[in-house]
This record gives sequence, structure tokens and C-alpha cells, in this order.
Amino acid sequence: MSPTNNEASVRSTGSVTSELSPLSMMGSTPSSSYQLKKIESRLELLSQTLSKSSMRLVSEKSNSSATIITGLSRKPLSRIHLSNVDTNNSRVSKPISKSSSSNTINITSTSTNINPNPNPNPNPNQSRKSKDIHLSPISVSSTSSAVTPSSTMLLRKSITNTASTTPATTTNSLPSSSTNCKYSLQDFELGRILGKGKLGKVYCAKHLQSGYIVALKVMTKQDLIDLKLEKNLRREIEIQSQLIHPNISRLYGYFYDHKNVYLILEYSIGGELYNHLKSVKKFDNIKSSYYIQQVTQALIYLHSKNIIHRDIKPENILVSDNNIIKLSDFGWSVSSQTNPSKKRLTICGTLDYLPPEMIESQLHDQQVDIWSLGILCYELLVGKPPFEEIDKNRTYKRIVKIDLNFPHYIDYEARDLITKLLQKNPRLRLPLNKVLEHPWILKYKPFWPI
Ligand SMILES: Nc1ncnc2c1ncn2[C@@H]1O[C@H](COP(=O)(O)OP(=O)(O)OP(=O)(O)O)[C@@H](O)[C@H]1O
Repeated sequence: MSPTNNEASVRSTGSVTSELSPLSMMGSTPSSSYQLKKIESRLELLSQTLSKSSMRLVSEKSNSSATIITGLSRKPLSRIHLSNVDTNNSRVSKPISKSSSSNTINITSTSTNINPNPNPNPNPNQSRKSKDIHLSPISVSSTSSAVTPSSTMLLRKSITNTASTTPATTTNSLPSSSTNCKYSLQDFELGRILGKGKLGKVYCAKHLQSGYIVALKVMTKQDLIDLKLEKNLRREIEIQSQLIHPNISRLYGYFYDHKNVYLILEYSIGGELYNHLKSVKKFDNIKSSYYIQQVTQALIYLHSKNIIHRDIKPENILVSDNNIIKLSDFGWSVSSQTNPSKKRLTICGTLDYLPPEMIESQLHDQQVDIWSLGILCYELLVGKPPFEEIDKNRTYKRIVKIDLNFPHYIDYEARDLITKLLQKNPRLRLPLNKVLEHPWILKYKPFWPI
């Protein structure tokens, strides 16, 4: 997740706040209606600008089987998204094919290619994530002009799920529509911009009928097409909408109009964990262990559903009330419901978090998330990932050698856990249920705020 320029200053002070709190949004005032109109007209303008803009070529073919899509290196160091191709134990590279210039997308395609998240307009003030470099073969088909019945069913399902889970920050829930489950922008009052991603902005929004506060992610269809992210979005919707867990950000549903696609997401008042971490440089053992325990719970749930997240990092973890964290951003995740034992060859994720098996182009499975959990644990305690280097090749080398060093202040139990997670052989990595019983977790558990 990437911040807006405005957020750069917020980051430096470390205070991540919401102008539009759930309480303040419960009533609709004249000024908020005016604000809403202003935002809507700006949104409209933005959509028009983007719609008119010509197709941007953001990719170039590499001399290998993959396609390289480049952005800037991240600040202070680059993170790299590498994607070859998902396989059914065989690897087929697909060339870019841009088959549509229409302003419509098909988010119900059944193809399972993973698309990249390029940032064609890098901004030096943006977060490390926004400066990723992406390598990916893509096959894009975007000729459909409408959401098909299957996606409508998906929407119904996700809205239906909504009724059963209510965020702690509100007393209402987003109602399910028993008729046609249709939401539109008119159903929401938009508040402040929570942040800006590669595709658009995320607004704090109130569902007018229920007063329910959500995060509304607005993406233009044209951007999705230009950046070849339709299938990525489809996968994100398909996977995230079926997940209901206290440590996973809910996707309540989506809707679209002629210009935009809107995701209705669970609102996390604290924003990205990354911002919290940067504001204090590193967390203590109590906070780190509390967060790691929650991410572990989320991963246990995901893996039980045969879903691999594949992009665990502080940018993809949102902080809600009471330091409850919510795993988010399922753009790289993959579901292997049909064949849980299937291994994959896609190289994806973020450079510092890449496991050795991905770097060495070996097949991978759920164990990649356990590796990333080890990197995350280190980053929370130290303030930077363990193999970080300015030169990405040096990072690769350090990862495959497991060149792991701990600062003196890292205690014995934390070292033990991280070392057991960062095992080169995926089979030797500590199972997630054992993480919950690890002495480091148990040592600090009595101090958690629950
Ligand atoms: N559910 C949410 N609750 C609160 N803030 C959010 C939520 N989702 C996103 N945000 C804020 O909006 C910003 C942009 O989010 P977004 O998901 O678009 O970024 P992103 O990860 O770069 O997206 P993508 O990679 O899909 O383009 C985040 O940095 C975060 O601060």
C-alpha cells in the first residue's frame, strides 16, 4: 500500500489518525454533504482524465520467459516483485497480450495468471512498496462489458457474509440486499482519503442506510486495463470475499459504474502497520509478539483453506482498534482448493521477503508464508528486514545463504523463533501451530493488551 504525498508528513510524525472517525460519521451534516459533493466531482474529474489518457505501455519483454515491468527502486531500498507464472507443476510463460482498449473489464475470467502491480508514475515520496519492480508474464483479456452472473453471485455471497461479521468500531453492519445486492456510489458518503494505492484512492466512507463505516477503494477500469490488473483484481475479490477471520481484512463486496470499480473493505482505523513501525523504528517484544501471534492465526486460517498469501509484509497488514491487526492485500495470494498439494513456481512477493525456494526458482507451497513470517518477526523487532542490502543481488545471496545476523538486543527466544522460521528447507520451518506455543510468544503473552 502506498501513501499519498500528504501522508509523507504523517509518516514522519508517526501519527496515523483518521479525520473521519466512526462516531463523527454517524451523522450527515451539511458540511459533510458539501465535502461529499466536492470529492465526488474530483473523483469524476479524475476518472475522466484517466479514461481519456492513452494506453500506457508499462511493460517490456525481457529476454527470458518473463515480462519485466519496471518501476523505481524503493526508498530507501528497492523491493522487487518477481512473477514468472503459476504452474501446474510445469511452467509456461505467456507473453503480454493486450486485447482490449475498451473501458470495461471482465473480473470474472477464470484464468489464473498472476498480474503485476506496476507503478508507472513513481513518486519519490512514496513508500518502499510503490517503488517495486515487477517481472511478470501476463495474458490480458478485457473485452467484456459487464460483470457476468458468476461475479454477481460472488458479490451476493460476499454481501451475505457481511451480515454475520461486524467490525468492532461500529455497532451496525453493512446490510445485505436480498433482492439484487446492488450497491452504488450514492449509497455511501465519502470521507477523507485514507491512502492512495497504485490503482486509485481509498476513502473512508459511510454506508448511508446503515451508518456502517467502510474503506472504499476506487479504481478506474481504464487503469485496471492499462496496468493489466483485471485478473489480479478478480483473484483478490474471489479469495478475499470468502475470508472471515478477526485478523483478516474483510472484503464486503464490490460494485462498479461505467468508469470505476469500487471495493467495499473493512475499515481499519490505524492504517498500515508499516507506518506504525517506521514511526517508532522498531517494536518491543510485547508488541511484536502480539502482532506475530495474530498474523500466525490469520495464516493458520488461510492455510486451512489452502490459500497462500505470498506477500506478507508490514505494508499489507492494517491496524485496527486495540492493536488488532488485519491481514490485507490478497493481490498475490493463490488458492489451491482443487489440488492442495499442488506446488507453484510463481516468483512473487517483495524482494526482502522472498524465500530461497522462489529465488532459486523451485516449486513452492504454503511454507513461503512461514518464511515471510520469520522475516516479518525480524523486521518488527529490528526495524528492517534481515537480508536488506542496497544491491538486490547481495540480498538474494544473503537469503539463499541464510546469512542471518541479530543485533545484540534481540533476546534469545526471539532469535530462536526467527531462526526456526527462516530455514532454507521449507519442510524444516516451524509449523504455524508451534509458533503459537513458542517460548518467545508464551513469554510475552501475559503482557498483551487482551
Ligand atoms: N481497509 C482499509 N482501512 C484503512 N485504510 C486503508 C484500508 N485499505 C487501504 N487503506 C489505506 O489506503 C492506502 C492505499 O491502499 P491500497 O490498497 O490502494 O494500496 P496498495 O496496497 O498500494 O494497493 P494496490 O497494491 O492494490 O494498488 C493504504 O496505504 C492504507 O493507508
